[in-house]
Amino acid sequence: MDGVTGIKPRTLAEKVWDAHTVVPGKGGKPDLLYIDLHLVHEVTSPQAFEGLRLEGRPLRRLDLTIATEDHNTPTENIFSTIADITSRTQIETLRKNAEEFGVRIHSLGDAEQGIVHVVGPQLGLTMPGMTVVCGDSHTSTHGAFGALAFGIGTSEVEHVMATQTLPLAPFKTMAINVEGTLKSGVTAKDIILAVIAEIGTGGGQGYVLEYRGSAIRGLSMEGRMTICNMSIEAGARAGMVAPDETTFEYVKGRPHAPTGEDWDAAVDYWKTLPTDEGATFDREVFINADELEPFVTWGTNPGQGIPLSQSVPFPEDFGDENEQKAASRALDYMGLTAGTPMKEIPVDVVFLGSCTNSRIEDLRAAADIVKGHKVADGVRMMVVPGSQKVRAQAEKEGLDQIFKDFGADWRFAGCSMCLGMNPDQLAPGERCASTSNRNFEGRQGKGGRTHLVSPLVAAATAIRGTLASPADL
Ligand SMILES: CC(C)[C@H](C(=O)O)[C@@H](O)C(=O)O
Ligand code: SF4
Repeated sequence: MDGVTGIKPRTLAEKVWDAHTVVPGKGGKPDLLYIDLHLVHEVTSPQAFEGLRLEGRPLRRLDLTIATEDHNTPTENIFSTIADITSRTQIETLRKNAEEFGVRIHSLGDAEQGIVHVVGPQLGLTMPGMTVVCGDSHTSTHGAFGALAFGIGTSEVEHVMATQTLPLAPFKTMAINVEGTLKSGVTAKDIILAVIAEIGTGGGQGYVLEYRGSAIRGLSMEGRMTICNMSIEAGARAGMVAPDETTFEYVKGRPHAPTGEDWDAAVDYWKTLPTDEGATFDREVFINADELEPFVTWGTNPGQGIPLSQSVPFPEDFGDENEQKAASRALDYMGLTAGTPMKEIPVDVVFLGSCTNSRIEDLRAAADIVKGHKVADGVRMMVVPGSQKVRAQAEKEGLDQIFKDFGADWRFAGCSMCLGMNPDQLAPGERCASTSNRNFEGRQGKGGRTHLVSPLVAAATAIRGTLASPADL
């Protein structure tokens, strides 16, 4: 308790949680939380709509629900019939459901279509202090605004559609303090890969992470979204950054942002959200930003990452027997020999895209590196904007031409090669430097091998043909 006010200091996550508790859970039961924004896509919504239909229930808050097509969409020839039957059915089903229930939808070809986690913030639908859910694990992205944003399962999607609430079990809090200044060429992606390498893919289990410290404050909203996006790869329930002037600046003037007096009132409220002095976290982690280097994964989970300047690790370097086994399995799948310098690994494909790194800032950063160069012989590069809005903006700035002159493929918006649910896939054995968030076996296509990297490393790698950072050019 604070001796003066008598109010217990709270963290950002606790404040947002408390402000949304409709019915507190008694005796360890979950609290019932109000949900401010429900994002919907084609993969996890069909059974939820079907459930409503069977019970004859309407969707309760159409004004807080928005759908977009992203996972199963092709990124070229977008006006042709989708060849794959499963993908086509998913898209058609979402369209039919949206029409029947009256849900706002941004379909392929629409100026606002794109990856669900790019579209929400872009429209100003994602705002500080909100609760945001979607049947998608990377909903954590929206935490960058100081929102409490969770991925949910299909039965929970139905619950939110029917009631606009969700029962949620209590969480623990973890502060990830990143202090210092990033060196040139080191980005938000490198911070989060370093964090996951440090705490492990299960390290965040049961926690809501709050990213704090001078290095986080110094990031743009795009960078903060990249970091929060991958909270789930550390096993966390959500990741958040406290709202500040950078946040307000980003939200201001967007289609759904409040205006006039409402804006002033909103900002006044948002300013009360940052974690109180004296509030305690269940766990604290400290990362020195001054020492960070470009990071890259060598294995088959996002925690198997190292600085790009290092070599492929030896399984026996790991203390724990399970980790040793996991490392040798990963090396086997990845077709890598321990001791090989990471920078000597040649790639077949470079993928610049996904909800982790497909916003305008990512495209600008990569274009700046590849400008005036040619893609390395034998390397295929795909540039996939996160939304049609990002694509249009990039075209306005001439970035598309830079990528095309470089020899890259310039595509329409969607999840694309982030996961093998659409035509953009790796062939078996192909190796890819990818700006996405998951390097699981087969994630980008059966037998495909993924190295997670930042947009800067992706661009430099496309020029050199081997994993590289801009400093290596
Ligand atoms: C398809 C969807 C449910 C899935 C997720 O939840 O994250 C996808 O977006 C992913 O990135 O693997
Ligand atoms: S871009 Fe990748 S991580 Fe993001 S929602 Fe799509 S499939 Fe999931």
